[in-house]
Amino acid sequence: MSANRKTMLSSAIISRAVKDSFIKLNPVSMMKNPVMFVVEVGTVVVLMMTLFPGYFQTQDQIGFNLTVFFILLFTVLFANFAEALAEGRGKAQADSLKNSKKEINANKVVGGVIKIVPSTELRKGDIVSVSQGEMIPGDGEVIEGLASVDESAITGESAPVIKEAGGDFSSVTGGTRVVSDKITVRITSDPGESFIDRMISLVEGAKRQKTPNELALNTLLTSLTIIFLIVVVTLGPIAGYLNIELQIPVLIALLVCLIPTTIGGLLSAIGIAGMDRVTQFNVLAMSGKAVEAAGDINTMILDKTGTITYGNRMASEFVPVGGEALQTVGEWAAISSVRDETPEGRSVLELMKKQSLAYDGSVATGAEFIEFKAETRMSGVDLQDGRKVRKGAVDAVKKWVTAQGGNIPADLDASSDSIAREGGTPLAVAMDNRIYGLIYLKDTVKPGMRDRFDQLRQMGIKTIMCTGDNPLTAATIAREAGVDDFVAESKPEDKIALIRREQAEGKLVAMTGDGTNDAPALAQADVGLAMNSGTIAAKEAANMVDLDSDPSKIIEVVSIGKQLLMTRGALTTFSIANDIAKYFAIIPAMFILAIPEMSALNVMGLGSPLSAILSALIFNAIIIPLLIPLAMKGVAYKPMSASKLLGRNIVIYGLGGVIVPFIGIKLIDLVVHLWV
Ligand SMILES: Nc1ncnc2c1ncn2[C@@H]1O[C@H](COP(=O)(O)OP(=O)(O)OP(=O)(O)O)[C@@H](O)[C@H]1O
Ligand SMILES: [K+]
Ligand SMILES: [Mg+2]
Repeated sequence: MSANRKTMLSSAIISRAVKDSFIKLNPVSMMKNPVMFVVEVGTVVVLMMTLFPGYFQTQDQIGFNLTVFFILLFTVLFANFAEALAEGRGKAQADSLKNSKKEINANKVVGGVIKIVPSTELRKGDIVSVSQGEMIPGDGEVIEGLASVDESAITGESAPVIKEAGGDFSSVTGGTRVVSDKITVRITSDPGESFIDRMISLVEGAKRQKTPNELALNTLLTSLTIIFLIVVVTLGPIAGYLNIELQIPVLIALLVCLIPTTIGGLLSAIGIAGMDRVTQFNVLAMSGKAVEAAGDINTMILDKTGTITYGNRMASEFVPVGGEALQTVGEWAAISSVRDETPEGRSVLELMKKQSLAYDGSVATGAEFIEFKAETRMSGVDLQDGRKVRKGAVDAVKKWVTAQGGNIPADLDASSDSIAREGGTPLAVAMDNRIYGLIYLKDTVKPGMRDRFDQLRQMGIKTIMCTGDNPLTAATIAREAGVDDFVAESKPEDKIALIRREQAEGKLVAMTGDGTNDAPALAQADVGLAMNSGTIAAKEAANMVDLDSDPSKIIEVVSIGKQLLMTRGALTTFSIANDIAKYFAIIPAMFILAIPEMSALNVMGLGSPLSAILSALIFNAIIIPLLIPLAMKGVAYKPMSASKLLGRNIVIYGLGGVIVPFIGIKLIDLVVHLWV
């Protein structure tokens, strides 16, 4: 993880947050938070009464009013500070990303010649050439060549990654650097819409939208505020009718103590900090909704190649069947691959070289290229003389050969099964109605998967691997990686169908994938996590991108999602419980102020009515900054049943929320009473 992504709470972030707390006093932005907006209006009213006492006939209260004004002002500022601090780290990251977005020169290929243009002038569809040492001028797809690319500017990972034409490793990101070789890239994004642009607006929180959960809670808090507003506003006339005179600043103090200012002040900070924690894990979440959904995930569907495995499947062996010669298998395998730009296809030609096998490429001149498709699971060429050559998934090639009246060699299944049982992918090689042999494609499971899937199981999440590969290979990889279940030979639509089926059972589904064939499923899932190594289509369809291309990162996102929901719940409970306690400090004080004979109401034994009101108000203000660390870090999450967690949190935050203010207000009163 890079230093810029791990920006700690530096003094620069804190001082910027202090400044922003004042800027956020602007009523237009305050109005988005109705609870704190009411406090701000109250602050202004008390300020007016302090500045123009004659007008309000409250001459004798100036000192008290001024104090109330300052406490209220700080209440609003503390809430703003919480939000500004939560935004701070993202803003700092956005700044450092903006630095890596400097305008550079691009080698645009126009009619076969290279023209130097500024990167900002590149549009979708433009072709550029990028050589060793140069920065890739925009997001795009490699259409020719292979290069190792340093992506540390966005991923923070210093080891270079291989990018190549065709297949699932062809997408490149603007702002990353080619460290060796040369590639030709087709630009896929217009200025302002690049991955880095999206990343900047994400970490900056420029387009942050409230999640459905947050909106619901906000409605509840606003309703509570309106109810208390009505109660307090009608309290004045009722008291007046009983010949009790209640001061307006006292009523405002009462109102502020009763409305849920603690959670109102911390609510958006909790959401922003949750998103920020996801980013700290090098996962980019496009919305807070996705993070919260992750907290409730029941089923997780994973793609195999490129997600659970590295996905750099390489041909490692030719296996003849039906008594064919190794040379013949190699020849047809090579001819089927001459125009296959996928890594699998090119690795076949490399294996030919490695094994010093020769083939006559001119056989394929003028041939029609049959591109690999997830639907057909085959690729190859139709030769000019009418012969058709194919390689592909064994069952697909068997069907293709049988349809042409061919026979299946007796030893084919045994050979392909033995490759599959080792976790390899067998590709059958055929010409017209005859199968010549197999290509052994090797892939490796990413390390540490088993432990991580065990963790998911403990969280109550079921893992299903869903792959286009054959059942035997799938079973081997599934066993090696430790997933709960698997589905083999699935086409893109099967992946979607599986997700829909789970969703129909009322489950929330997460999907991780990297390929273009995963894109529809990534879009259908409640949480779609794309590997950064994957295709542009996958990254655009998903609502999260893992910059480290580690599918098990979903564990962190799930924990953060759960933590986010729990933190919000815990602080809401705490806030409302708090307000109930304040009620006992401030209501008696108000009445004692009006009718001194009622001093028996002073159950908390507070110094004086005025000091009781001020103490409650001070407590109400300082509880906000005191809870900022909890709001930012989130309450501790340990995997345990939801009902047990709920019970535990109600005890801690509900009971604590009632007890803490009694102690706090009493202590503050001991000090405040020295003056009033
Ligand atoms: N270039 C290719 N030419 C011919 N057949 C291929 C080629 N690449 C893959 N195949 C075959 O097609 C099958 C399906 O490929 P697809 O890309 O849909 O899924 P996958 O990569 O095997 O699995 P996953 O969905 O887990 O990424 C592969 O298992 C393999 O048998
Ligand atoms: K309050
Ligand atoms: Mg894949």
